[in-house]
Order: sequence, then C-alpha cells, then structure tokens
Amino acid sequence: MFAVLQSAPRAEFRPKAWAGRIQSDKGADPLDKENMKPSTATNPENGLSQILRLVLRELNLFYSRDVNGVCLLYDLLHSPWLQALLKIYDCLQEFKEKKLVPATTHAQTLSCEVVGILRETPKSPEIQELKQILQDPHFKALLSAHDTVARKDFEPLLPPLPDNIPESEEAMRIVCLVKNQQPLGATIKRHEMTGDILVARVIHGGLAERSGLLYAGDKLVEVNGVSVEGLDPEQVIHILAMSRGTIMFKVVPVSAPPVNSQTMVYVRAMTEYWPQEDPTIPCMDAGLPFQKGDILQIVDQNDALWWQARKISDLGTCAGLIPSNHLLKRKQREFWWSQPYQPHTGLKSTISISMEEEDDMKIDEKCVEADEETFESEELSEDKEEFVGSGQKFFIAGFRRSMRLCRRKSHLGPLRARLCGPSAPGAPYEEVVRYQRRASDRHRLIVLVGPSGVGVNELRRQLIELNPKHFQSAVPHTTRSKKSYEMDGREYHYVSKEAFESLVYSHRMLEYGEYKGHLYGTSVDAVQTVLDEGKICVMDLEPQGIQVARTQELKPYVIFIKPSNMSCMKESRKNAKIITDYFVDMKFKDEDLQEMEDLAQKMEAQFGQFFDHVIVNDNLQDACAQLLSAVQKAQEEPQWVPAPWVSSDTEC
Ligand SMILES: Nc1ncnc2c1ncn2[C@@H]1O[C@H](COP(=O)(O)OP(=O)(O)OP(=O)(O)O)[C@@H](O)[C@H]1O
Repeated sequence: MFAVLQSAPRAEFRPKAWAGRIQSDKGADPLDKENMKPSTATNPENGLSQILRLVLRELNLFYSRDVNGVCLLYDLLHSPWLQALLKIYDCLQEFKEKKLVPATTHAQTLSCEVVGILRETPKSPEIQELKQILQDPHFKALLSAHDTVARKDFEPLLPPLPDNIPESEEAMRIVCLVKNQQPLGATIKRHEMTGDILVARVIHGGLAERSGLLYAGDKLVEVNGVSVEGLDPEQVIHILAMSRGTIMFKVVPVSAPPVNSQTMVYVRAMTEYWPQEDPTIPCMDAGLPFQKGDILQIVDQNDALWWQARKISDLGTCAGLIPSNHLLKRKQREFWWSQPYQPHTGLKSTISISMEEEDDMKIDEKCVEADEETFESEELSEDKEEFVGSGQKFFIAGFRRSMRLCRRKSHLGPLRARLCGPSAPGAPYEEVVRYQRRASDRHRLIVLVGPSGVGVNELRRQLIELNPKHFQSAVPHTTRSKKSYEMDGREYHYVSKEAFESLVYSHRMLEYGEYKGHLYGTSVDAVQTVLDEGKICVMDLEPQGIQVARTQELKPYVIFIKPSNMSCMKESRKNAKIITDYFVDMKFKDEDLQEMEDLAQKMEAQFGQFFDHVIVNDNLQDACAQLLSAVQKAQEEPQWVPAPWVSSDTEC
C-alpha cells in the first residue's frame, strides 16, 4: 500500500493522462536525449523501460534502412501499453527492495488540501480527472487506511477505566455476534459447584469459533443486557433463540483458552448414529448424524465423551457432535444387552433349501432334476469355465457348482443366524487413511458380495472374460477326489482332509465349508498367487468372510452387488436360472426375488460399513460396466483404507 501511495507521483500514476503522455512519446524521436533520460522512479542500471529504450534506439537504425520485420518489432516495443506495463514493473521492482516508510501520516488531509487548491485552479481535463480520483470514496478509504497504518493506530480506543474498581473485580469481555440463519455454534452448561453458566464447547467452523471471541470455559454474565445469574441453561438458550440480529454477551474470559493441538484424524463409522434418538447428547441440534461406512474427519477430541467431527463429503460445513469412541462403545453395549434373545431359526428360502426340507420337496415339472453325478458333469458346461479370448484358451477357475453350493450351505446357517439378530458390538470407529496404490504395489483384491442369485458370479465371470490376462479368480481347495477330466491346480487344488484342516487352523483359509461330505474353500495363498502374477484377483465371498479378508497383505476392495426393486427384477430375471443343489435349471419365483431383496437389506444393515462400493444389478451390461470402472478406480485412485494397512510413507 505504501508503495503505491509513495510512488504515485514519481511513477506518474495517472491512468488517462498516462496514455496521453505515452502517445506524445510515440511521436518523439526515440533518440531524443530528453526521452532517453531514465525515469526518476526506476533504477537507471536495471530499469526495464530503460532497456526497452536502448533496444528501440538500436531498432531505429534498422527502421530507417527498412529491414524486414523490424517495423513490426519496433511498433510492438514502442506500443504504449507495453511501455506502461514496464514502467509499473520497474516501480514494483524498486519498491520490492526498499524498506517501505510512509511519506506522510496525513495523506487524507493533504488530499483535501489538494482538492481545495484544484477548485481554484483553471479547469482542464487533467485537473478534473485528478479531482475525481481524490474525491472517489475508494481512494479516500485507501488514504484513510494508509494514515491509520502510518500512525500505527491499531488498537481500538477504549474509554479509560474508572478509578474505583475493586481489586477482586473480574476482567470482562463484551462480545457482539451478528446472528444470521445459522446457529451460534456454541453450547453452554451450568458449573456443578458454582452454578455459573459456562460456554461448554465452541463448535469448529461455527459462528462463535469464527469470531475468535468465545472459548470453552468462558463464564457468561449477561446476554443482551439480561443477567444470566441463577438462570438454567435452557432459559439462557431461550433468550438466545428469541434474539434476532446482534447478540451481545458479557463474559468473564477463561484464564487459559484451550488450544487444539490434536492432529486431524479420519475414521470410518462402523455403526450408525442418530442424535435425534439420543437423549444424552448435550445439544441435539449440534449433533452430527452418520451412517455405517461414512468417513468422518475428527476435528476435536478434547472432550472425553463428545467429539467434534465433519463428514468428508461435507467439509465446508461446521462440525457436529458425535459420541467419542469410548462413549459409543458403551452405548452399543447397552443397546446389545437390551435386545431380547432370539433363537435364530433362519429364513425360509426357495433358492436355498435346508437338508431337512429337501426330502419333502415337490419337483417342479419345468425343471430338470439332477443327481450328484449329473451335477458334476454339468459343472463344466454350465459354468463355462473354458473361455477362448484373443486366440488363446483360458480356464476360469472358482465357478464350480459344488464350490458355490458349499459356500451357501456351509455358511448360510451361521450367516442367516447372524443376519437375523443384532451382532455383538465391535469398535465403533475405524481409523482410516487415504491410500494410493503405487505402480510397484500388488493389486488390491476385489471382493464381490451379494445375496444368493443376485448375479455375483455372472458379473465376476463377465469381468474376467473381458480380459482374462488381467482379471482372475483364485483356484479353490477341495478334499474331494479329482475327476478324470480335471487337472490339479486348475479346477481345484486337491488336498487331503488333514492338509485342508491345517490351512484352516493356521488361518490361511478366507472361507471354507462342507458340501456332500467334502471340504471346499479358498485360501489366502491362492489369492496371493494371482496377485503375485501382477493380476487382479476377483473373488466372491459371503459377507461374514469380509473381516477375515481385511488384511494389509490383501487390502480388499469390497463391492456389494444389490438387487434392484421387485418390478425391475421380475422383468430382468425372466430368463435367469437359479443354481440349487437339486435343480439344474429353475426359474426365479416371486418369493425368490423377495428373499433376495430381504437378504440384501440385512447384509447392508449388518455389513454395510465394509462396502467400498455398491452396484445395483438391474441391467447386466450397465452393472458390468460399473463393475469394471469401480475395479479400475480401486486400483488407480486414492481410497480410504484402515490406517494399519498403510505405512506413513505411502499415504497421500
Ligand atoms: N442383471 C441381470 N439380468 C438378468 N439376469 C441376470 C442378471 N444378473 C444375473 N443374472 C442371471 O441370474 C442368475 C443367477 O446369477 P448368478 O449365478 O450370478 O447368481 P449369484 O449371485 O452368483 O448367486 P449364487 O451365489 O447363489 O450362485 C444367472 O442365470 C444369471 O445369468
């Protein structure tokens, strides 16, 4: 600011008059001695406009000889706008190196005097323009600011303190806040011992915090001239709620305002929270509701019970109150114990039929009943495990009927039991960091989850068929004996029961189960084999297996495949076939679709916190395109992952 004011007369800071001067410059001989004199405002050695003049002098020689292109360059360098810019540049350069000192502390008075003198001076366009500039409100404000800074007049003028203040008198602060549509962003409480009304917390990003004038611990004395002594916090809140426009607080400031030195932490909500349903929250309106899987930025953990947080999808807003980790855990436990015990009997299903029901089952005329042998031979053709792509034959493992049925049979009992009732509470928040996979890192495991029949396997198959060199399934293990047309390590890894159990006991099985007396399962090592080859491993997992797969080594990206609404499903699944343990070809019934929808809701309610992405499988082509794009994003774009998966140097 000083630079402009001080340099104005010397740098000829006259917008219109400048142009006039430059025009007259253009007509002058560039060699003119007078014009060659360096500007008093510029350094004669380094000034750019000086250099420009020298260039012009040189060019002038060529100009008279009419050398090609020289005229163009001459005109450019001589153009008024370029010269004006260079002059400004010179002035700025000069002042950059100088220690700026105000020319006067009374620029405003000086300006008034100049205007007075100009009034008596014979009128000319330049004088008129100068008068206009000096009387312009913005210019006056600029001079006023200049004088304030020049006089170092920063402190507000306060009336002198009265002499008769008692020694014990507390220092007061008067805080005026202009209330607009948004809340004040502070909560109050009554001190248990003294009965004083105190500011309990100041919400980050709220009006009170942005004012920088109210702190947690400040004692409220008056609100809008009304003493709060003896009032309940609710009564004070009522006064505040009734206030419009400016609110004046008289406060006794807290002796040491709290300093928030905590680093920002990000967490994934593993449960949901609705402040409206929580009678214990200190201020319902200040609560931040969240759902399972939401990523929260924790901005304040000073209070042991109530933290302040924002959703990362809404970082521009002011923070809200959420229960601390400790408090939420307590609430979850209380809720869990308050639930009546449910002897989970499971759901009746026509897609998956329990062993006991199989005997009574009536065979559908339209379906083909099959025995175990037919099934085994059906497996290969139906599941299209061989695929010819780009002239090469690929074998897609992990789609065998026995494996799929085993998964359903062995896990469905416990899964359904788990889906029926509330599960025991785990950690309510999981600390997360942004993870960007580096080109040298292994790919993240892609896990597809969904209710039986929704199309998990169909989508997985279509994805792999798109590029079998890039996407691959893990080869499962089984204890059943190898068929003549099978190859060890292609359809399955054929192992003994002991070897299989040893993998289970050493926690190397991501999922496993029993089907018709044989064990089937997918091991961590089988997944790693695919990842080690630089491929993307795509697997289908029952939701209760997600937690087992969530390790630093696999870094799974979980995609939930969800059914669309009933009417769309009826339409899109007209020709779809269900795989059951008895029928080779059975069409979906309405009950099947209804059950799929119910199961999907339960899966979302119970495991939604683990889902990184959700795809509604309505139109198969669309769903497949969405899957491909989600898989690419998972590998190429930064994602929130549990903090322990990432060492600090790979965070972004
Ligand atoms: N979007 C869709 N539109 C029409 N048919 C579909 C769609 N998605 C899947 N299907 C069909 O629905 C049937 C069941 O799909 P799929 O076998 O993939 O189910 P799933 O989720 O793997 O269930 P399960 O694990 O019980 O085998 C298949 O015939 C499949 O082709």
